[in-house]
Amino acid sequence: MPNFHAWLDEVRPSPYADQLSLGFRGLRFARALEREYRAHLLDDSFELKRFALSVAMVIWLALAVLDLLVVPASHLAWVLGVRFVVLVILLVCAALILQRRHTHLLLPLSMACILTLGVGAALIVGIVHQVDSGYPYEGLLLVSMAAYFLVGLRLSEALACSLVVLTAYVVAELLAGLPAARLINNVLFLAFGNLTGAVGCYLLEYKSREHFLVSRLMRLLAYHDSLTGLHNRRSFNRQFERLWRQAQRDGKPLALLLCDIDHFKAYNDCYGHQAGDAALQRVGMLIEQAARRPLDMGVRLGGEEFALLLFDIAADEARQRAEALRQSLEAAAIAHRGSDSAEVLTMSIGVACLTPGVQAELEQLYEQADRALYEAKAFGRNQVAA
Ligand SMILES: Nc1nc2c(ncn2[C@@H]2O[C@H](COP(=O)(O)OP(=O)(O)OP(=O)(O)O)[C@@H](O)[C@H]2O)c(=O)[nH]1
Repeated sequence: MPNFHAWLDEVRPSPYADQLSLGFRGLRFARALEREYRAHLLDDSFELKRFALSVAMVIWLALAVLDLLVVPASHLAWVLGVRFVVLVILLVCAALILQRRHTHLLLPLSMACILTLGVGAALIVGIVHQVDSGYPYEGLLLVSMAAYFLVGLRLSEALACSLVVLTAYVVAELLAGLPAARLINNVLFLAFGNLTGAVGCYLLEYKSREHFLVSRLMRLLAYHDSLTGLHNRRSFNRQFERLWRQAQRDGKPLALLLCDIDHFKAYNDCYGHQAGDAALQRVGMLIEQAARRPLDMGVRLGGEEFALLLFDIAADEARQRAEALRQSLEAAAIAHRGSDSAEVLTMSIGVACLTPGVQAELEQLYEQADRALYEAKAFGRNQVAA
């Protein structure tokens, strides 16, 4: 993956970038990321599972019709009996999978389908080979290919299923008394087929993991500010509306703190743009620390403008949080000789708090906070207005 290394160094550290740098030749991520990937895979492969189930049932029924033509009458009832039992198990699994209610069962159910088909097919081959060794056994490879490519299994899971199917086949042939030379020939054919499938599955899973990491990283980059790591305006707009709807549903208030660094142009002029960037990063950290509850959101709206969105908070407490934030920047004591409101870097904060309802619109919250910020600036900066 050398093409990624060129730009990974330029993005902020994130678990996705870290994993891309580390590599994953063993098809395994760090623990938390692995959990996230597996959940994503289950979700992503749902349509594939649906398609695979339909195809499997059609093929299974078509083969049952063929059996009527090629299986000797003495063994037909057994063969059709196995086909029927497998079909019933498939139908039960399909019903549970398609309900999509029991997410934690999706993987075991998919593996159960593969194993049922594989062991059932092995059993049928063993039964017919007792009287006719020419009955095709190659269909077992179709089951393995489905495990590798059609049900969204990871390589280790597909390999485990295919090994069980191969073992079931060997046992069935031994019971049927297939000559050793034929058995070795057949097992080698199935093993090489499996090897081909496993290599393809490895490459596909590798690409799927790479795509997962890159797309998550892209999403992260698209919604975060590269200098401070805070959410950016795009992310804010999305979350603002989402939280507003949730607040509306729950009847909870939402508070918006609009923060603007005072005399930042003068700071840049006095200390240079790089020092300005470092100061913005410091402010970003303070905002991040202030957004401490899960639904809180720290944002860099652009330039030296930041926002803090707080869910389910009373107006008084929102004002206190704003005051604490203002004080935290003052306490950071970043010298600012170009400011005429303090000797250190400071910020002004406008606070608005609203419970969504018929009378209250989302734009109102932003407008109120913006008006309050304007007042904080007009009344001398380095203060909170509500
Ligand atoms: N270093 C640095 N400066 C930035 C960045 N983005 C915007 N700025 C600067 O921030 C300054 C904002 O200046 P103004 O909008 O005039 O605001 P101000 O000087 O803080 O004045 P008041 O807000 O009225 O106190 C401009 O000089 C921008 O160049 C950035 O990413 N890095």
